Amino acid sequence: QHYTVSQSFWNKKVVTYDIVQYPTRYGLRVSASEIEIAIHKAFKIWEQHIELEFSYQPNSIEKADIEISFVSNNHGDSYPFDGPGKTLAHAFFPGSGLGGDVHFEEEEDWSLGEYNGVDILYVAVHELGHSLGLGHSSVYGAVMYPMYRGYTPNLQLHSDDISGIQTMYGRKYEV
Ligand SMILES: CC(C)C[C@H](CS(C)(=N)=N)C(=O)N[C@H]1Cc2cn(c3ccccc23)CCCCCCNC1=O
Ligand SMILES: [Zn+2]
Ligand SMILES: [Zn+2]
Repeated sequence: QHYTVSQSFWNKKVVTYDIVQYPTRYGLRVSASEIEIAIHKAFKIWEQHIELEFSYQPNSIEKADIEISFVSNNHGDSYPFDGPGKTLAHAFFPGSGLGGDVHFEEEEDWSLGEYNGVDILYVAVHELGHSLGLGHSSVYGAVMYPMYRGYTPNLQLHSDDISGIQTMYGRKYEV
């Protein structure tokens, strides 16, 4: 076992999410709909292993549990971004307010399903691991490994990621 688990996790059956700020940077290689596809897929990749449900609540009146935004530099939390490369995104462990939220650095060369650029699906799956309460894993093949490993065709969770998430949310039993 090489995964790490934070003290907090979602203590509810359904966790809501919304994309509250899309990138506005000029020359982006991914469209808003590709970003949505990647985000929905990232939730599905985690959802299939646990008894926790995710519900997409676009533009809902009340704040979603997990609010996803593309931001740059100083953006209102104590973790300003560092420009292209280096840190690609960050996310907050489960909780109210900022808890669970995911911030992607707008300045990255976001791509989807390509070897060049930064694959948004890979990064989204890693960040959602944090939003669900997982820390980093020392297993190189794990999604929760601290380094971005590049676009991975047919991206799947490593057994270490699955063990970690199931200690918090229980295993999903297909009927
Ligand atoms: C796992 C990610 C999806 C999310 C994590 C951030 S987090 C908070 N969510 N764990 C991340 O961005 N890790 C850096 C770590 C990192 C690698 N280097 C760095 C150089 C400077 C600063 C950071 C890094 C070496 C150069 C490569 C830089 C590009 C890739 N960056 C990374 O892999
Ligand atoms: Zn932030
Ligand atoms: Zn991380």
